[in-house]
Amino acid sequence: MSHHLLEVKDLEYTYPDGHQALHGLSFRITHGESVGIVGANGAGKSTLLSHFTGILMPTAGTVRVGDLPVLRQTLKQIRRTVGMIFQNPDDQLFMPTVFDDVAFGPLNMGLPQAEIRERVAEALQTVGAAHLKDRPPYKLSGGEKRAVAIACVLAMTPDILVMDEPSAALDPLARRRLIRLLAGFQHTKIIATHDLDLVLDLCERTIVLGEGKVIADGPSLEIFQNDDVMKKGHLEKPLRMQGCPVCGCNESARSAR
Ligand SMILES: Nc1ncnc2c1ncn2[C@@H]1O[C@H](COP(=O)(O)OP(=O)(O)OP(=O)(O)O)[C@@H](O)[C@H]1O
Repeated sequence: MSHHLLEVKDLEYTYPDGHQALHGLSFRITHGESVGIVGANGAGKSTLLSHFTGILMPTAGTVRVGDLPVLRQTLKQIRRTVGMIFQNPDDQLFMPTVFDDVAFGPLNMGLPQAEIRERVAEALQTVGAAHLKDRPPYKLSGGEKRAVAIACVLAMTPDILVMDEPSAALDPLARRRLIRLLAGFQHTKIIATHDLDLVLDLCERTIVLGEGKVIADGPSLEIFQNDDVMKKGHLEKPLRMQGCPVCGCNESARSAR
């Protein structure tokens, strides 16, 4: 299962305008782990995630997926293993119909037509979007677009699922549905988000970023209970760990455990 491993070593990244966004990050995510990447605006979450599929290449340090370093020469293999769901679904949807968008990846993998149709149907079914298959993606609602963007990645059957702000712009019901869907994905999940309640639901481990560095890395509940780390990361506890505004009791925090 080595292809499910992701290792980041001394990673530094400086944007072309000279802004250094990542300052020597190191961690290792192993098979089947579910990891939340959290931190204030500008902490470096999206920059970090962009290195997992080689959208950005390190200025220094390395990123490895299993036995493969992320390099231009290995991108094809890396992108079969790591599926990335972008912050904005519009970055992922560009074909005339939902079917074509979800079929795009499997088609590029050179799969036979029958298998492509099967994968598309299954992925759309999984995200509850089978009824959208003939619709043009640009006419869908934000939540529908997000579901289709997830289906595009699932159709590639990745071993590692990487998501940037998956719950942004979702109504409460769609957010709940997304959490249920992601909970059912058995492989490795890496989720960058400001939604710490979602992290509590899905991720046993959390990495806190601050100014392009790892501030903390450990069990999610321990991190969220650590006032020093939360303050340093400019974070607020998940809603259900905050005391009741009426009587101050912390019943929901206990049920989070
Ligand atoms: N294209 C770019 N050129 C120069 N600097 C950039 C670029 N994109 C991001 N940055 C800077 O890099 C730093 C990290 O940005 P990044 O988008 O990774 O943060 P983030 O944690 O994902 O933030 P958010 O929570 O707001 O999405 C920020 O200081 C940001 O201003």
